Amino acid sequence: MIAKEVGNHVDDDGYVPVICGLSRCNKGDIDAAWEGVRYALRPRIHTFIATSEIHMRHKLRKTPEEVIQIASEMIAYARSLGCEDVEFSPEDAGRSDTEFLYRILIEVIKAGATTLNIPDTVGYTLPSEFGSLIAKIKATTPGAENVIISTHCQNDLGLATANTLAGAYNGGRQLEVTINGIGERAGNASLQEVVMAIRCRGNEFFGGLYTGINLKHISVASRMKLELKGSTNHQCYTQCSTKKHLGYLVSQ
Ligand SMILES: CC(=O)SCCNC(=O)CCNC(=O)[C@H](O)C(C)(C)COP(=O)(O)OP(=O)(O)OC[C@H]1O[C@@H](n2cnc3c(N)ncnc32)[C@H](O)[C@@H]1OP(=O)(O)O
Repeated sequence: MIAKEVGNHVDDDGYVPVICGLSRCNKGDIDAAWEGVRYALRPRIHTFIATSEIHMRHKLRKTPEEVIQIASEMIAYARSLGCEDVEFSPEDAGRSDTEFLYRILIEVIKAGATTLNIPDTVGYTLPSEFGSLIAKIKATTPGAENVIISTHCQNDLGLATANTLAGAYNGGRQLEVTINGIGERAGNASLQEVVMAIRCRGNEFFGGLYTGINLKHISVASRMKLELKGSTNHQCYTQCSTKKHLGYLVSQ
């Protein structure tokens, strides 16, 4: 319904929203995601698999070579369904070995990925570190000049907005954020903080970067989210609910 209704809406200025389905790197998830988004004018499949040593060993129980193979094959599979817009996330990139990260990113670009999303899945990196990672991926990954580099930052250390802005400063051109910073554990980067930082300092520090977000809608969206979901507790280490803590363990 979202794909058919929202995904077929053309704004007065011609803008059409991308409708995206998230899936693990397996055929069943990708098929389900495609079925969900295929009726949109601009459908996208976003597929992810973990690349940090701790996740590959203990969660996936797969070798790095197997992970590269699975990611490449599943991106090619998503493209083979007719989806021309495929996003790939190396989950837990913030704690991944950078040489391995570059290798898998090269392979997924070859397989047909069009957006490379770099998640700091457990909110571990510092802004200088995350910014430098984005800059290096952009500068040294063959094929990166033809794809969009994206950021996805969690707020466990209270740095999600700072890391997202560091990513934008270093060439990230898709910034994954959430209204009011809602998200697992301490949340994700906050849409309003990131949008306003770019709005206020974009000319000085981001080479004229802008977002295209209509600022009038931010308060309405924020209030709507509060009404539907209630307030969000962003104090990860001191006030996590059991559910959030469980989520933290799953991600770890
Ligand atoms: C931007 C981002 O980073 S978004 C990503 C956020 N991360 C998530 O949402 C993680 C979601 N995934 C999970 O939590 C777990 O995989 C679950 C809960 C869905 C499934 O857990 P379980 O049922 O315990 O399955 P388990 O973890 O044992 O994995 C089952 C199989 O799927 C594989 N698998 C797990 N994750 C992935 C993945 N992302 N891609 C491909 N295969 C995967 C495992 O390696 C395992 O393979 P095997 O059958 O060959 O051994």
